[in-house]
Amino acid sequence: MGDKAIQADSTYVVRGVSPLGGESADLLIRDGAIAKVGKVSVPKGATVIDADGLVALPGLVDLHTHLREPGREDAETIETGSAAAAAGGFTAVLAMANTNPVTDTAEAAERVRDLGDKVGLVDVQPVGAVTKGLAGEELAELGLMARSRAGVRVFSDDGKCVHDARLMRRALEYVKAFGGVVSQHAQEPRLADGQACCHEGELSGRLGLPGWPGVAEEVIVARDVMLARHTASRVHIAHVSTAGSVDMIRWAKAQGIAVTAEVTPHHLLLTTDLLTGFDPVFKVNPPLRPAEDVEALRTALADGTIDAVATDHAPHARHDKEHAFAEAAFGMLGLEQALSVVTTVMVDSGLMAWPEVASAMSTRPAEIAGLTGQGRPLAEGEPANVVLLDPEATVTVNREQSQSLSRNNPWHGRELKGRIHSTFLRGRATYFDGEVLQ
Ligand SMILES: NC(=O)N[C@@H](CC(=O)O)C(=O)O
Ligand SMILES: [Zn+2]
Ligand SMILES: [Zn+2]
Repeated sequence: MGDKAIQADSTYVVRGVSPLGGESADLLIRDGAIAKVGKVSVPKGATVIDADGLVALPGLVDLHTHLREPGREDAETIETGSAAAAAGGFTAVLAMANTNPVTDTAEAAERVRDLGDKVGLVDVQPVGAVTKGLAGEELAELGLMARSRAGVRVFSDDGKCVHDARLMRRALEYVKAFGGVVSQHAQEPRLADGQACCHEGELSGRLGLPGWPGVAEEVIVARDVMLARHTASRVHIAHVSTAGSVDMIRWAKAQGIAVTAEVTPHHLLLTTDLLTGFDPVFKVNPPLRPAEDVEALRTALADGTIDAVATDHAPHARHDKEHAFAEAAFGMLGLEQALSVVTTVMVDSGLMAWPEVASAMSTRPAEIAGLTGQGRPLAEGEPANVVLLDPEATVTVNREQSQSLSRNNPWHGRELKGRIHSTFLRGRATYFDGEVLQ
């Protein structure tokens, strides 16, 4: 690296990097593709990146991002959310449908996708709503969204549970026709209503906060894996938070049921006792759980029962988040620290090796979402979607140093292992050494 700022568009020689944590090699990135892996002689005009000690992973794919545009551009926009994603090592994000208006038509989905393309920092793939307006009453235009230019494959009412079993069944039957998947926010509203905001237990009683029991998630997971079996269709469980859900998913997979699941970085590390300070930054749906659940989630991610890490990046403006705990909005930021949290919790602890991280944060999410150009191996001829990470560097998270428009960062002040060095989207540097390259 020279003192000169890096060019976004160049031919790159990534010198002495460790692909998936393996033996060091050079990567030649040219014309959007990985042109060579091995010993590379520097072509004329190429930019050389000294990557000694860095790990290369395929660009990360987030199955669960809230970008807030359209409707809440005071909290995040497609542009700022894309920048946060690039800074976090992502090359694709699935943009959740709970915007205003809701992404429940082909036109709305195409608009999100087009705005993402215009920004060009990550592939922004819209998630389509399962029901019109997320109202849980009538199926949205699933087929039209699937056949549109946006090519929607993932459908979710996230933020809300598709709690009507008959609608869920219909949705599963419908998406099967085009290889789609329904991503379920598992929350039985009769067991955990909109006020429920703290894991139900001794602590919720002591703090006087409405309880959100694990069983409210587990009954929906149990129901939906049976519906997936009955319809022979695919269900995906968003933000799994309990050991009981893990047991159900493990059982369902053993039966050959087409269920996949994701866990968030925060559910892998943070526990419910953080709520004793009543800091609304820790208010999230589903809520933070006790250590036993966290332990079960780590084990399930390591053994593949949980397929993917997904951020559930949920930016909120100050005036929605900075309230008394019970009134504050649900959700926390996730894109910029996800890989560092996984490095800290899963890799440094010896629970996972880099190839498994590549699977959980890139390959599997790309497969689940049907994104064919993402989550590819770091091999010759593949699109150059790459993240370089310094696994030994320690970062102290500062919420003010964020690409996001919002500041509800639960990692603020924490030391995490693993620093993103750079991100490449089809050969173009989107993030390099602390800078997003627009
Ligand atoms: N996770 C959250 O607490 N909030 C999400 C909605 C959701 O993921 O359920 C949001 O949109 O803010
Ligand atoms: Zn949700
Ligand atoms: Zn969400």
